[in-house]
Amino acid sequence: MAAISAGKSSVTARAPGKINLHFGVGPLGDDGYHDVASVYQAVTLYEDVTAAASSEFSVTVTGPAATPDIPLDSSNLAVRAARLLAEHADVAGGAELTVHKNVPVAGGMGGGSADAAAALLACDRLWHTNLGKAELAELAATLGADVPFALLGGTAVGTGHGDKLTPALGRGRYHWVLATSETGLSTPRVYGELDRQRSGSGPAADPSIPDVIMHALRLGESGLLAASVHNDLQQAATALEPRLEEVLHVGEKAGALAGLVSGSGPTIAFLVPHAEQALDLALILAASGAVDGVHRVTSPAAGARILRPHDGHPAGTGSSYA
Ligand SMILES: C[C@](O)(CO)[C@H](O)COP(=O)(O)OP(=O)(O)OC[C@H]1O[C@@H](n2ccc(N)nc2=O)[C@H](O)[C@@H]1O
Ligand SMILES: Nc1ncnc2c1ncn2[C@@H]1O[C@H](COP(=O)(O)OP(=O)(O)OP(=O)(O)O)[C@@H](O)[C@H]1O
Repeated sequence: MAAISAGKSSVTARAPGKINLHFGVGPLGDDGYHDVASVYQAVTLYEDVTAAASSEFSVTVTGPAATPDIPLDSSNLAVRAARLLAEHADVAGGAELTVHKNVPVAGGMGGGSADAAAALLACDRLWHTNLGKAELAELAATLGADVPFALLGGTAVGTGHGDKLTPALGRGRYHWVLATSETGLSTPRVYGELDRQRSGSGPAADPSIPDVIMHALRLGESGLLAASVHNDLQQAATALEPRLEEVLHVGEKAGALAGLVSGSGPTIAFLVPHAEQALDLALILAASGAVDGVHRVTSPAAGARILRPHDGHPAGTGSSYA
């Protein structure tokens, strides 16, 4: 068993939030999960997790998106990730984790998943367990469907529960305005609402990725991408949170190329052609009173990476997971 010497050494890792450019949901399986077909894209809204050597596991949550709802016990996704790695790699000791949150909690952007991915990577470096990409991805999948993508980043197709990933080639940088809500939506509740809406209409079709969206990504053409985005969970999310319809209406009226509920919502991602339109739209949405917050982001963003190794290398020179 590798022993950890308690001290001040620490590692910071960063992982991105995501949006689903296409999200197809198939039938509910016996394991309580749906078969999905997802086109993930990471966005430039990040979670930073610092892991410091300690004999115990603990977590503190800071940053603009921190809320009192986030559990600080062993159910916190960053703690679950660190404990899982320690168990898997036979590490004695723990980690003092600090999560700096920018991704809205229960916002459909995989914020908790990004915390888990960043915690895995930070602890892997802190403890010198040196798991390879494939082994880290396997651990990630046991923590949640979105966790492997938070490690990988960029653009990827996800099948199975969303955890079986194939990186996708594409060009272009996309500009988005994210309209956020202070009240989150529970992911299982949104899937449950979709099942309820579908009940009586026979078994759901197997989900697939339409060619048109992969074509749009290969061309890097935002107009074509706007015409191709789709989320099967959108109707369920708007049924549970009807004011999302109003937000979509405000954004589309203000000239967004497309408006899309992100994952299980309630965050709405608006695609715009350029950075200037993003600023205009952000101002209009903020002034509308229909949203609680706005963020301007671009995509795709890098996957989980080390920002600050504990061996004294300066920030920004960290290695990337992908
Ligand atoms: C909505 C998305 O964010 C889109 O990327 C994901 O599908 C959800 O990913 P996640 O939050 O990492 O999901 P998990 O933490 O693994 O699962 C939470 C719950 O969501 C539901 N769930 C999740 C993934 C999936 N393919 N089918 C499901 O039905 C299940 O009820 C599950 O118990
Ligand atoms: N580190 C964490 N950060 C945020 N929430 C956490 C964390 N650990 C556990 N949770 C719990 O997980 C729930 C979902 O959090 P999260 O912010 O990941 O939602 P989400 O972005 O909608 O998820 P997804 O898009 O992956 O479905 C929260 O309501 C909270 O109770």
